Amino acid sequence: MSELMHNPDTMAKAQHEVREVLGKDRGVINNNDLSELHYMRMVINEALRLHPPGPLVHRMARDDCTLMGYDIPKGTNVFINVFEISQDPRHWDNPKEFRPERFENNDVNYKGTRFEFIPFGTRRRQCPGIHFSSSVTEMVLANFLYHFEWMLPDGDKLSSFDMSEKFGLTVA
Ligand code: HEM
Repeated sequence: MSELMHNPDTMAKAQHEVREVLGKDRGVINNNDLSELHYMRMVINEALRLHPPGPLVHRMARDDCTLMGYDIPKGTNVFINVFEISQDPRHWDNPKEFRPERFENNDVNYKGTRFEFIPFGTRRRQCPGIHFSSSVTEMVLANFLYHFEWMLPDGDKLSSFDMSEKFGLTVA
């Protein structure tokens, strides 16, 4: 929602899609209503790319190995920096920009096979909550966009909107 407030065109496009696809006078939007909300899904992807809630994925080296010239002994704890990878200019154009359209017409997704985008991790220790949380996020965002107009409280300016992040086990 914070990124949508900062990007009114994106907000308008996502809201238009939700309202157009779901039609008039709907009550609570549920899981069965979500399949055609393609742009909204791109918005969620882009939010997870720029603000992965779990910024570090943890592994342990099972064998001695050499990676990019570094010797990594068996048993070493390795932290994979999801946050940096998803903003790496080698993989993303203008990585700091919130631009959901970058997910249009390609197969980049968070299922764990595209290592440039792994907000839920990958392979055997991938987040088991992936389907639950995608489904809840989509439902909540669809209801927010369908039913409400979003604006800052009187007098507040977008420039004073604090987007700083607090790093930890999860990012607030
Ligand atoms: C947007 C929401 C969520 C994000 C971005 C997220 C992200 C992650 C990430 C990055 C990992 C590490 C994966 C890896 O090591 O490859 C993880 C692990 C895990 N997540 Fe989530 N998660 C989310 C929601 C949930 C929910 C809703 C649940 C439970 C209902 C959950 C349960 C777990 C558990 C149990 C693990 C540890 C899996 C293991 O080590 O085998 N997560 N999550």
